[in-house]
Amino acid sequence: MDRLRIIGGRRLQGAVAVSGAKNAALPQIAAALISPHPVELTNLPAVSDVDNMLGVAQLYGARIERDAHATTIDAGALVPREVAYDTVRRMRATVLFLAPLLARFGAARVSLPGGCAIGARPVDLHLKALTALGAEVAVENGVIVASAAGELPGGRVVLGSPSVGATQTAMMAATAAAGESEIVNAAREPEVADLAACLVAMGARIEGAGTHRILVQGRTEWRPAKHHGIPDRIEAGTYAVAAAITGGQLELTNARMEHLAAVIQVLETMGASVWPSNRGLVVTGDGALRTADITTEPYPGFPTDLQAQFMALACCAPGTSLIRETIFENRFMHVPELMRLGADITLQGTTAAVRGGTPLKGAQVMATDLRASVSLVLAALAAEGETVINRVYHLDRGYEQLDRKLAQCGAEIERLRG
Ligand SMILES: CC(=O)N[C@H]1[C@@H](OP(=O)(O)OP(=O)(O)OC[C@H]2O[C@@H](n3ccc(=O)[nH]c3=O)[C@H](O)[C@@H]2O)O[C@H](CO)[C@@H](O)[C@@H]1O
Ligand SMILES: C=C(OP(=O)(O)O)C(=O)O
Repeated sequence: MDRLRIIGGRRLQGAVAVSGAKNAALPQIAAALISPHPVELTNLPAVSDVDNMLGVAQLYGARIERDAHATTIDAGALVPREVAYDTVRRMRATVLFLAPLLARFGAARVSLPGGCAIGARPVDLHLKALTALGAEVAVENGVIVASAAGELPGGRVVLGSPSVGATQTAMMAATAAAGESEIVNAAREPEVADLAACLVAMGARIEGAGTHRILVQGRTEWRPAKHHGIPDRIEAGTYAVAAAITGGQLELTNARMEHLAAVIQVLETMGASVWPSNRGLVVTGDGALRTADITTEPYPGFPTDLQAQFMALACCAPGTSLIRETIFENRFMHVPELMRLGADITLQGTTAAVRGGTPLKGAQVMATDLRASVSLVLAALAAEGETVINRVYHLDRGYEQLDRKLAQCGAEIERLRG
């Protein structure tokens, strides 16, 4: 298993190219299976989650062609099979194949995705959404079984909470329904709007994606499509913390300010400066960090996927920062590992009190999930001496060439193979 060795204390300086968003790419790969025509996706990040999602699409019979620039998914000859649990359990996003398969075949069987380190992550809202659109849904021996007698009629989906994945499931299923559908209390994340843009390019009629209320006209006439995915706002936010925590300056090319408003507000509260550039945005840290109180919320609030990274930053800000996690019940796996580096953190329920300002010191630490792992990388960049991070495969799920991008800006970082 690969490890990362980091010598902390280097000021980062330079430009980082932000890759395409993993969380936009995964639903779009699933969505390509709705249509019998080819879908060309560009700006897919080169990360293992994307490889695995494409692998599952292939198991369903999709033909995939990839070059350095584009990935074309041709689901013309899709087969209605069930993919083995062992293949789908590792990735939560595989549940997003359910709606496209149901739309395509009128029936689908998809294994429940596994729980993971950050919480139980049930899929009840996905199933309720499909039921509201007229599907019969049951869970049998760990497999979701969905079917429709003929066409799905469509209908009104009222989400109890604005789940990103359930909004995407509802939107995809509704494109193939007979009538008009409405999704109320929809998630407003940019990745939902980007999935809608991809589906619209494929022929769908969707209005309101990115707002609380989405309208979808059914009976889509699918056509060949091309779609360029949005940049990864979580990767951008991660490198913004890298600049702030090392007192450096990074230009984040491709990053979009409008996707990062809540994040930029916290960065500025903590003492970093952020301004737009021709190619994206620039983040500068002057070394004098301040505390912040952060609460994770659905978009446009502060994203849970940046909570761990900002906790690393708070460890370096003298005083007490309070960090409250409201999206996932168990997303504090990074806390004990940050404490190995000398961080002073107390956890009480869903709130972490971080008393920052005592210099961090390098140590051996363990990556536990994607964002927890990257928070350790950020803390290691600021720590005195050497940190070795074990189980780096978690990072490879969602960060394209993290070690190379950081090294190019002056980080002393090395991947130890094996
Ligand atoms: C591939 C992808 O895009 N992943 C992102 C997506 O995950 P994902 O789409 O899984 O996240 P959701 O928005 O669905 O989950 C939010 C909350 O709702 C709960 N829930 C969700 C569905 C459901 O049927 N029942 C239920 O109770 C979850 O357990 C969680 O507590 O949005 C999350 C919240 O921004 C991000 O952290 C993930 O990185
Ligand atoms: C939790 C994440 O991803 P997933 O939903 O794919 O597990 C993430 O990207 O931080």
